Amino acid sequence: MTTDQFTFTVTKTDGAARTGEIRMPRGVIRTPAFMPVGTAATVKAMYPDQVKALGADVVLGNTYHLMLRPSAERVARLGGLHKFMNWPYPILTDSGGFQVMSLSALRKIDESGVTFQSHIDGSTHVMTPERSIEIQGLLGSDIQMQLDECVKLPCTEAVAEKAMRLSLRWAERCRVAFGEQPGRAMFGIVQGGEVERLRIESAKELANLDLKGYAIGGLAVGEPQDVMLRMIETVEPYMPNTKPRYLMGVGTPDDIVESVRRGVDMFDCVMPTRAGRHGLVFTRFGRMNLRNARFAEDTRPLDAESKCAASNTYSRAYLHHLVRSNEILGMMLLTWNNLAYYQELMAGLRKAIAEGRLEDHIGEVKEGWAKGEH
Ligand SMILES: N#Cc1ccc(CCNc2nc3cc4nc(N)[nH]c(=O)c4cc3[nH]2)cc1
Repeated sequence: MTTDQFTFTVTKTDGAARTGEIRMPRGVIRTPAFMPVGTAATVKAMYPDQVKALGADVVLGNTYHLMLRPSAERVARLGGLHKFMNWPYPILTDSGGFQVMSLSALRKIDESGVTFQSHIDGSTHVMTPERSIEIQGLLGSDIQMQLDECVKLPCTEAVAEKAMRLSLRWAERCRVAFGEQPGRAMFGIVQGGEVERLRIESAKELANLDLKGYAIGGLAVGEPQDVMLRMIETVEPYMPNTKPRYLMGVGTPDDIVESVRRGVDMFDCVMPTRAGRHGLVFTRFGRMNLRNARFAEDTRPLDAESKCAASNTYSRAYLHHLVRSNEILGMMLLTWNNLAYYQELMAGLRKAIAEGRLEDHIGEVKEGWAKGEH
């Protein structure tokens, strides 16, 4: 009897929130987990061992970017994505559909897949569910996302229904194409726009496919936070509670806290890394824009009590100078601070759930943000 090499165990619950562990050959993912985004085989401005040292157990890669450059076949010839980027731990890859719709020019979507032009050189590419899974397999991805259609919000019910049903048919095609890859998983993606009955049908149909995990897609596409949270509340009861739930593209610290509260286990977002490169920092005291002149002679570090050197060593005045001067070190230090804060946030949430005090902890975290400048 082969032991399953990809398992998820819920270790503690506190209301709808849970702690858990996803175990696979390349390592363990402690949930709730935040996945730093490593789109083009790098978490921008970070060394891989720095990302690991911050507590990240898994990073996200993008099929869309890597298929265009350097190509999945080249990454495979070079030993796979883990070896290529020197990240031997778990990697989750998005399937490419969302990136096509948000990045590429001329594109056409039909039953067979998505045809699009590369945003890099204008070359034409066809992405079918089968090709997306093939690319993710060539990359050596540990958690492969189905190809799906994510509609822009707001949209009509008819548009949301058409995309949700297409995504369900693509989920089945991805499941067949994925086949048996011991130690790896393929996750389905719940769609349905803002239409509760569509969201529920999508979750139920995907649950019947008995996949290893399920994402909530089609959110963090410009809708207000209350709409996003209502969609999570709508689908959560229909998502198998023994499988990981992954909310794609989310989000701010507040989005993450409110979603963990509602039973989400995994997150990814470019926010901490992209914002860091633009001078925006996340701390226990809320966010600060270090371009602001008020920091020009502020001798305090970002957070003296943080374990992260970027947060506890450099003065805000110096960081302000680096940002204003558009210095590379500024991008490095603020990215480092932000990812450290996001991982500290996740570790705090995991601890609070394990101790059965999530609500109190959330109150303390939000009080810190509200207090702002200390
Ligand atoms: N800074 C910054 C910043 C930039 C963009 C965003 C929104 C990201 N939202 C988002 N990513 C997604 C990826 C997705 N991938 C797939 N395959 N399907 C989705 O429905 C999907 C939905 C998403 N929603 C959030 C923060």
